[in-house]
Amino acid sequence: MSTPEVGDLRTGERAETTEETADVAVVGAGLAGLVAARDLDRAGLRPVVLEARDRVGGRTWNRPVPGGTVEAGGQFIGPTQERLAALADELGVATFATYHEGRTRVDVTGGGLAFKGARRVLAELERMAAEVPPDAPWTADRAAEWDARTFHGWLAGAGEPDASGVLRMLTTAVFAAEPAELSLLHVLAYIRSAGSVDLLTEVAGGAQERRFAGGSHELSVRLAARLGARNLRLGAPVRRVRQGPDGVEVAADGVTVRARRAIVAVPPAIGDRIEHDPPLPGGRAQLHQRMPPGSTIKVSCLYETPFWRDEGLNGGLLRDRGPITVTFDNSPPGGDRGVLVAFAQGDDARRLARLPAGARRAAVLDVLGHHFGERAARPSGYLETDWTEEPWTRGCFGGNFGPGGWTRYGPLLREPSGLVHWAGAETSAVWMNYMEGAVRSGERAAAEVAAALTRP
Ligand SMILES: Cc1cc2nc3c(=O)[nH]c(=O)nc-3n(C[C@H](O)[C@H](O)[C@H](O)COP(=O)(O)OP(=O)(O)OC[C@H]3O[C@@H](n4cnc5c(N)ncnc54)[C@H](O)[C@@H]3O)c2cc1C
Repeated sequence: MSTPEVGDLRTGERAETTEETADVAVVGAGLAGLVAARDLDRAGLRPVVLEARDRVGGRTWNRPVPGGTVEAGGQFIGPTQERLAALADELGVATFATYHEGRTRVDVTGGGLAFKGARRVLAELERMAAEVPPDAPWTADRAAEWDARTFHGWLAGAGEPDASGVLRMLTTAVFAAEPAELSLLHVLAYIRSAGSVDLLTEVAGGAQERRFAGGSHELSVRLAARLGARNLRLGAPVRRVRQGPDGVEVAADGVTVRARRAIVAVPPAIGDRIEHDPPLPGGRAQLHQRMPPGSTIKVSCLYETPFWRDEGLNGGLLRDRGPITVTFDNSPPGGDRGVLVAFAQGDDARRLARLPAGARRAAVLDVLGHHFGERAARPSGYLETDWTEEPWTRGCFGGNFGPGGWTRYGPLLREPSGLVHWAGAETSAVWMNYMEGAVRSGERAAAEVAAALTRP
């Protein structure tokens, strides 16, 4: 399948601004925006997608390394992620099982007892999460009480002090944020949105179960190829959305699109980099300031072979202190070379980011060498992606609500602002902040717009 060439599509560096008309201007060519565009096209409406970067895919990203690519962003798919699986089927992108045979390295204070304590706390969280309606967490009977507390505060009273290291590790692995940054209601809504704690945290039977052949980025590349160069502009950051009586005017660098509606499919925290005329309602504008993403540095280390497999290890590491707390075997299917992927998350990522590059690399490789042997400390390739440094993302995995966020701003997440509709993984009631959520949000926003524009 041919991919649109960046050179064909870039508009930002052109001296003159071109003008376009479309039925719908879509801002952002991540999975949400591209799926919205696919569905609009199917409904007989012409979309034009405006993307700030020189590439599609947003938080999914194949980065080149000698001899291939590695996945720098979202990559796993798991059970119940049905819309994402359907998209992969439709586009002919196969999946394969994450390598998970053998032992996971575990290094946590308190060992098995700490995990046992954590399991009791997680079971209690699941019981509470069952009371949270996934599409309206703010309507839970105890929403006000749960949204007034940090997850950290609740954990401190959960009666399992020895499990605090394990619980912090799991929290940063799922949210890329510290327990003190999250509202208790946010954690419960997240569990409900995914279905269970196991679905969020496990490899087999959970969100890390499978990977995409060629990387998840391939989904966006194929969606973009189908959409065609005429309907997609790269290097076109949207600066202003103006609403008038007859439609919207969406101004990006190098191109202005006049359309009947707009779908904005960018992470909420960078949503306020787009000027709106007339200004957005106060609540919506404040929502953009109240949904910060967490911090992650994702490191790929390349080896000639996945040598840890010969020692009965599956490449997984769970560790209750930084800089690296979680690793996976991220080798290509067949294992013709070895890749370990290591995550620094939350405050560990923030501390790591402040080190000079050499010290950062040494700190990461020290952990890998300690747990997977000397060879692991000498990779043939090494690639870091710090998502907080990405100007068109500024953190990951997705936006989180701190105390008060869900009850004050949750009802506004999917509410259109005049002719502007909102998509993106953060707006999904199901698998919020995951690729599944992004796909669902694109489908939902396109359906809203198609219903509005095709009404007799
Ligand atoms: C390191 C990492 C690991 C992850 N792991 C997983 C995983 O294993 N499984 C999973 O399901 N999910 C995972 N996720 C989350 C998943 O990648 C995201 O939820 C999903 O890709 C978000 O898609 P989206 O379309 O909503 O947003 P994005 O992908 O962020 O797309 C938004 C797009 O809008 C563009 N944009 C922003 N501002 C503007 C502007 N002003 N004008 C024009 N364009 C603009 C951006 O460049 C971007 O392309 C991970 C994410 C990261 C970063």
